[in-house]
Amino acid sequence: MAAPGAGDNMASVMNEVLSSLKALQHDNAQLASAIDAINGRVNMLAGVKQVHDVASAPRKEEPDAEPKKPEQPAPADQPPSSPSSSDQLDGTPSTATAPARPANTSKIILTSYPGQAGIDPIVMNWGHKDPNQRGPVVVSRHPSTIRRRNAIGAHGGSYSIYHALAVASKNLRLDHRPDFTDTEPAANIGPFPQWSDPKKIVSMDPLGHLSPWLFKEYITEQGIEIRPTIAVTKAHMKLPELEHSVKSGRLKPDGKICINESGELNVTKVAVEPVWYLPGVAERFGIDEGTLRRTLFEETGGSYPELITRGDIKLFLPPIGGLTVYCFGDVAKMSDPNVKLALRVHDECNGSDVFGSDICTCRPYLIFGVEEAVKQAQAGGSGVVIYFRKEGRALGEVTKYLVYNARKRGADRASEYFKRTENIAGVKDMRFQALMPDILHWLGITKIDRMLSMSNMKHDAIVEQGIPIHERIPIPDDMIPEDSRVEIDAKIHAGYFSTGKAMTMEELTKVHGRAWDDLDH
Ligand SMILES: Nc1nc2c(ncn2[C@@H]2O[C@H](COP(=O)(O)OP(=O)(O)OP(=O)(O)O)[C@@H](O)[C@H]2O)c(=O)[nH]1
Ligand SMILES: [Zn+2]
Repeated sequence: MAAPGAGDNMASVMNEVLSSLKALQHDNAQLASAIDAINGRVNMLAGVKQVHDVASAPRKEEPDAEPKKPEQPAPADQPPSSPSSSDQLDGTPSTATAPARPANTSKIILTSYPGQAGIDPIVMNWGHKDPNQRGPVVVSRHPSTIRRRNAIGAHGGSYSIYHALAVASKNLRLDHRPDFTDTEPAANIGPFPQWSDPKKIVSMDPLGHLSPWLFKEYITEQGIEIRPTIAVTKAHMKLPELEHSVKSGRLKPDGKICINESGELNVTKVAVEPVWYLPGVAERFGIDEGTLRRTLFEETGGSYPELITRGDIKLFLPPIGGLTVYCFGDVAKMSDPNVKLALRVHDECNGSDVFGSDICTCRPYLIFGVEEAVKQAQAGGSGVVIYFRKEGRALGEVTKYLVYNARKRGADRASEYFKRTENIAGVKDMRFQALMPDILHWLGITKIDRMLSMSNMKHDAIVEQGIPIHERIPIPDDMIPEDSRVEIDAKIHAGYFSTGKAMTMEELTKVHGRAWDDLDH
C-alpha cells in the first residue's frame, strides 16, 4: 500500500471543510458554488492520489530493460502533483525565471479548472460573424498554448493517437511547428450566412480551412498553436466503372469534368475533421449538455476530464473520423439556388467501397452517385458526393463481420436482417444522421434537387435542418449485386424510400441471401 501523501492530507482536510460548509448551506447560492469548487478540488486530489499510487507501486525489473538515464525520467516516475494556485498550467512553477521544459518531462496535468491560476482561454463566440470576435479553435497542450485552450480533445480525430505514438517514440519533436506555406484552399468556398448561425453548424469549424491565415497573429506574436481542421484541394480521379460508363455511352467526356475516354474526372475535394460545439450537439440529440459531457467522459474511458471540469470550454475535438466532400464542376454552383444539385451522402463501407464485396449495395450506389453527380455538373448544375467515415453504420467492422457470420450460419432472411445486428450491438444503427447536414450548410446548400439515397434517416435529418429535397432516386435494380437483395429489401421494409410497392413480412421472409455452403462450390 502506498504511504499517505500530500493528496491524502489535503483531501481529508477539505472533506472536513466541506462537511462544515454543507451544514451551513441552506439556500445560500454563493456557498453552494463554493462547495462545488471544493468538491471539484477534492475529486481532483483523489485522482492525483490514484495516479501517485500507480506511479509509486513497486515495479518488477525487466532483465533486458536498459537502465534509465537519470536526467530524463519517464513521466510515470515523477510524483505528479496537483496544480496549486502558484503553478502555471504548462507545468512549470510560476517563477519568472523558471526554465521552460518540454511538456513530456514536466508535471502531469490531469485536468484544469476555470478559475485556476494561469487559465486564460482565447475568446470563442461560436457562430459570431466576425472571425476576430469568433476566435480560433485552440486545443493544443503545448506549453505555449495550454493556458489559452478553448477546446477539449486533440487535432486529427482518430489520428490523434498516431500523433501520440509519433511523439512517444521520438519520431516527432514536440516543438515541431507546421509550415503552412502554399497549403491554402485550392478553391474558394463561402462565406455563407449559415457559417454564422450557431445552430446550423455544430460539428465542424466553419473557419477550419482558413484558421492559420485568419488568426496568423496568434501564431506569430503569441506562439499559439492553431491548425486547420479543413483542407480543400483539387485532383483527378479514375474509377474503372466510369470507363465502362463512357464505353457504353451513358457518360460523355466533355474535356472539363469528365476529361477523357477512360472516364477520368476533375474533382475538388474537401477533407473535414470534427469540431463539436457541445451545446449545439446536445440540442441536436435532444439531450442536455451535462448528460452529453458526462457520457462522452465515461464512454471514452475517462479520457477527457475537462469535459467535466471545464464547463466554460464549449468545444470538443472528438477522436472520430471525419468526412470528405467530392465536388464535380464549378464549386460556386453548389450554393447557387438557380441550378440543379445532385447529391449522394455516403457512409463508409470499406469491404464494398474499396474491396468490392457483393453482400451490400454500397460501392454500386457510390458509383451511381458519382456518375449522376458528374452528369448534373455537365448539364450546368452541380454534383456532390460526401463520404463519411462511419464504417458499419458506425458500429465498426468487427461488429459487422460478426453479423455476417450470424446471418450466414442462419437462414439469412431479409426479415431478420436488422434483428441480427440488434442482437449483437444492441442497436441496428449508430450513425445518427443528426449532425450530417452541417456539411451541407457549410457548402451553402439550401435545397437538393436530386437526392441519391433511399435512407429515411438521411432524408429526415436534412429536411429537419430546413433543406428541402425535391426528388429521391433509388439505386437502379440492375446495379444491385446478387447477394445484397437481403439488405436492400430489409431496408425498404424498415422505412427506406422505394419506388416499388411495399413488401409484406411474408414476402420478406422469402428473400434469402447466399449461404456459405453455396460459396464453397
Ligand atoms: N453493421 C452493419 N453495417 C453495414 C452492413 N452493410 C452495410 N453496412 C454499413 O451501412 C452503411 C451504409 O451506408 P450508406 O451506403 O450511406 O447507405 P444507407 O445510409 O444505408 O442508405 P442509402 O443512402 O440509401 O444508400 C455503411 O456504414 C456500411 O458500412 C451490415 O451488414 N452490418
Ligand atoms: Zn456495404
